[in-house]
Amino acid sequence: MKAASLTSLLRRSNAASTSPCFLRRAFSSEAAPERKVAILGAAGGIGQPLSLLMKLNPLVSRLALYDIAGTPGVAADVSHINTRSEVKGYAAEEQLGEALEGSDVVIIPAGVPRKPGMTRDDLFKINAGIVKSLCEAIAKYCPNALVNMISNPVNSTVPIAAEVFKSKGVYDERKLFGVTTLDVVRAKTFYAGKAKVNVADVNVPVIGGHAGITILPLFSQATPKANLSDEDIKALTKRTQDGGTEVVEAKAGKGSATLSMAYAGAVFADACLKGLNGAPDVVECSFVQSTVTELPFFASKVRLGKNGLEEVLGLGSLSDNEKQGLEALKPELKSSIEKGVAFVRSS
Ligand SMILES: NC(=O)C1=CN([C@@H]2O[C@H](COP(=O)(O)OP(=O)(O)OC[C@H]3O[C@@H](n4cnc5c(N)ncnc54)[C@H](O)[C@@H]3O)[C@@H](O)[C@H]2O)C=CC1
Ligand SMILES: O=C([O-])CC(=O)C(=O)O
Repeated sequence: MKAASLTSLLRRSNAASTSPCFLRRAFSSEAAPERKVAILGAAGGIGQPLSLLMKLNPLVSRLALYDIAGTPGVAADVSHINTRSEVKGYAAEEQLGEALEGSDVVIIPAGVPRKPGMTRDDLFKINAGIVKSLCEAIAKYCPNALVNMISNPVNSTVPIAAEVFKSKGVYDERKLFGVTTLDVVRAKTFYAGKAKVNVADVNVPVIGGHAGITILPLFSQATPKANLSDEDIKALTKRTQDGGTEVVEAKAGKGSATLSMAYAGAVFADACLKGLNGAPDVVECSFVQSTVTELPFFASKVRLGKNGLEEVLGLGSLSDNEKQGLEALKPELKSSIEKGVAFVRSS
């Protein structure tokens, strides 16, 4: 596939929230401002295809690829692609500061993935420490960057990042995002298949968090409308909640979703860049600091703008099953958030 057709694919994925007139301007590299994006964990299963997709994004002018292993090869490879951004690889911890300095957006897919039989929470032991040390570096070298947290368990790693930034006096809730876009990508795909509608036209908000039942797709708000039975909606909900596990089991010990996650991460980072550049009506779902429920962090639709998070949008009206799902997810989400907070406060 030619680079041009992949970038047009990224373009189309966001077309719902942007006017065609804006798109013509935003995707002309001459008009786009300088933007640096850093990827931490760039040589991993997600990191590599995500690096490729961000290299294809004309809104990026500098791309910093950081990993503790394997970065030189990935950076050399990606750097040969004839698109706008200048690519640099950073391989050792002492180079992390340079990788981060001047970044507008930092994407974090660093950490271990699941194997069959594990929950996302089982990754906490290893990934909490990785995320904490990376966020300490972000606080030091690019405290104003938008942070896109991919590393699991997202329900805990986002609170970890918030606590680290608070402890360093640089926390700004408008700059921290848990990436839940893959849940939306899955909900759209599964809904389009069942409703037999064009997937490019589909919108489905997904709220809550990013693990099991904390993932709550709102199919009652899905568009275009379709006359699906309660049984169909239940099955779609379960498949969306178990989407990660479906991939983990299919990969049979060789990791979790990487390609679809790279796509989802690229879509969300692109939305962040569009918002920073002043595009109107950039709306995505994300796990952010929130007051839409009693929980301090929650995923819902958010509006992105020049300062990052401009507005956390409400949940809209929920079906009875969705209302039950919302109440059911709260205890697990609450304890995952508290676990992340406690990890930083006790260390
Ligand atoms: N938010 C979401 O929807 C999703 C999140 N994930 C999560 O993303 C994470 C990464 O998954 P994969 O890429 O498949 O794993 P992977 O093991 O293939 O890659 C992880 C990369 O992180 C690097 N790394 C480890 N410690 C690091 C550090 N301190 N600094 C920089 N890099 C470091 C490793 O060297 C490796 O290259 C996992 O925690 C996984 O659960 C995966 C899919 C979806
Ligand atoms: O399931 C996993 O471990 C990876 C993940 O978060 C996803 O694919 O949604």
